[in-house]
Amino acid sequence: MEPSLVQQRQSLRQHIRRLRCSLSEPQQFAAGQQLAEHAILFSPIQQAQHIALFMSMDGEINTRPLIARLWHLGKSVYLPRINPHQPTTLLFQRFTPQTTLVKHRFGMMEPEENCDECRPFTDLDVVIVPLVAFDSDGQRLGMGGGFYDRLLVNWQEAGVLPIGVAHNCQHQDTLPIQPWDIPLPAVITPNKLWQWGNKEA
Ligand SMILES: Nc1nc2c(c(=O)[nH]1)N(C=O)[C@@H](CNc1ccc(C(=O)N[C@@H](CCC(=O)O)C(=O)O)cc1)CN2
Ligand SMILES: Nc1ncnc2c1ncn2[C@@H]1O[C@H](COP(=O)(O)OP(=O)(O)OP(=O)(O)O)[C@@H](O)[C@H]1O
Repeated sequence: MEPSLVQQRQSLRQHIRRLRCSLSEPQQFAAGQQLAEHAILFSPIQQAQHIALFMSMDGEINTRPLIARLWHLGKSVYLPRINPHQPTTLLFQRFTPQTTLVKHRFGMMEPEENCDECRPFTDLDVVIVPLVAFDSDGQRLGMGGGFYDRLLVNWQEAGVLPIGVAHNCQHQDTLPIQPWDIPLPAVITPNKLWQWGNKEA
């Protein structure tokens, strides 16, 4: 019998999480640097002031070099926190060199809670989106929490541009998708800028 869609997505997640974790230290380092160099030349990022990123874990492409460049350019950077009062949703909290980070039980580093520093999603300009896999149509598979699919439901109306970031090895020709999956208008990898649909982006 054919594996179900849920099983296919789960085994693909496992496969690609292993692949990205198996990159060597020098490969990871170079990928993070190349990502930062490409990202700061992309005009929606150049024009943005309020940019959400995420702290990499589990072999995700290293976002630290990009964060450092954005700080240097005077941009305001935010990180996601799982909303403790509504744990299916994300909050975005300001991240500066002075921010204390704490480890969430899911493994990622989050800013220590300070709601005065939170910015509503609709007031962000760009959200850099983590992903496990993306395909040639801009479809994305995440860690399985549905956090970004829920967040990005109305990104066009909200005027927030989501941009995926990934290692080259996270690309697949086609992903098994579900009706709630939100495709991305752009993905940046160390050697390519992928763009779909909106020609202004
Ligand atoms: N770096 C980073 N931060 C992020 C995300 C992400 O994908 N990457 N998220 C993107 O949504 C949100 C967190 N979502 C997550 C969803 C699942 C797991 C995870 O590892 N699940 C484990 C089981 C965890 C447990 O229950 O103990 C697993 O699947 O092995 C982690 C984060 C917000 N922050
Ligand atoms: N817009 C939505 N509203 C309500 N539930 C949703 C929505 N989008 C996804 N979900 C739920 O979230 C769960 C996980 O979804 P999915 O497997 O697509 O996550 P993912 O894309 O891998 O994760 P993420 O978006 O956090 O990176 C599913 O059970 C799905 O029903």
